[in-house]
Amino acid sequence: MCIFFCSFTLQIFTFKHLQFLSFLLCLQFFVGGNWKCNGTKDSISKLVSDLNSAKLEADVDVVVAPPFVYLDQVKNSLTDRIEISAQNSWIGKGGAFTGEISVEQLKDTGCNWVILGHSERRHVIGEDDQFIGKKAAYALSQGLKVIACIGELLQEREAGKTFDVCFQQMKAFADAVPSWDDVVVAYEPVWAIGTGKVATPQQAQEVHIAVRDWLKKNVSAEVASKTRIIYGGSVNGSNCSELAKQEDIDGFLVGGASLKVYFYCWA
Ligand SMILES: O=C(CO)COP(=O)(O)O
Repeated sequence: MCIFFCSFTLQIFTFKHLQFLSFLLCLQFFVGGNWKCNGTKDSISKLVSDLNSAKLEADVDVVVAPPFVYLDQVKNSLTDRIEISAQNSWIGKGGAFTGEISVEQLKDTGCNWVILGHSERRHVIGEDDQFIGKKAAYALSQGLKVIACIGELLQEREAGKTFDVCFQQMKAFADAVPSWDDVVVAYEPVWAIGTGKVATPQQAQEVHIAVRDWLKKNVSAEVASKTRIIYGGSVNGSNCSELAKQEDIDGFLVGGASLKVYFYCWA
C-alpha cells in the first residue's frame, strides 16, 4: 500500500507546501471507509481482522464508519490506529427521539467522527441543509469531528448548477459551525455514488478548487488552506491514483470498495 499513499502524500505535500507556504502547512491524506448499511457480525469481524493486520502508512489518516449496531464490536476489536466514525447523529441531546442515536452515545462507544449530509441522507431520507447544519454544530460542540458531505445530482450538473448546489450546501455548514478545525469536507457528486461512474480527475479537481476558493472568500484564507477536501463516488483501486494526483484532492470517502481490505492497502 502504503507506498501508494506514501508517495501521493509526498506529492501532495509538495503541492500544498508550494501553494500555502505562507501558512507552513501541509494536509495529511485522509481515507474514509463508509460501510453504509452493509455487513453482518461475521463479515465485519473478518474485515476488522484483515484491517488489523494490514500495513497502513503512518502519515495517512484512516477512518471507518460501520453501521451503528456494529460500532461497539468494531471499537472493541479494531486497532487504535484506525479511527471510528458514525454515519449519522441526532441534532441535539438524546431523549425521546425514537430510532435516533445521540452524539453522547456515539462518544460513549468510542467514535470520534461522524459523517453528516451524505447524499443518501439528503435525497433518500430527506434531510435538508439547515437540519444537517444543526447536526454538525451539535456534534462539533460535543467534540465529535465531522465529515461534511456536499455534492450535486446529475440533473443539477447537467443544468450547470454544480457550483451553486455545492456552495449552498457549504453555506449551510458555514452558517452553523463555529470552527472548521475538526471538519473534513467530502465532495461526493451524487451521480458518481455507487454507480461505477467516477468523476474524472479534472471534474473533481474543478469542484475541489472551487470549494477551497469558496472557503477562502466566505470563511478565511487560513480555513481554506487547512481544510481537507476529499472526494467520494466510485473510488477504487484503478482510479484512485489519478484522482489523488490532483492538487486539491486531500483524500477519499469510499463506499463499496471500503468493504474489502485491499482498498486500504493498495500498493
Ligand atoms: O457514498 C460514498 C461514500 O460515502 C461513495 O460510495 P461508492 O464508493 O460506493 O460510490
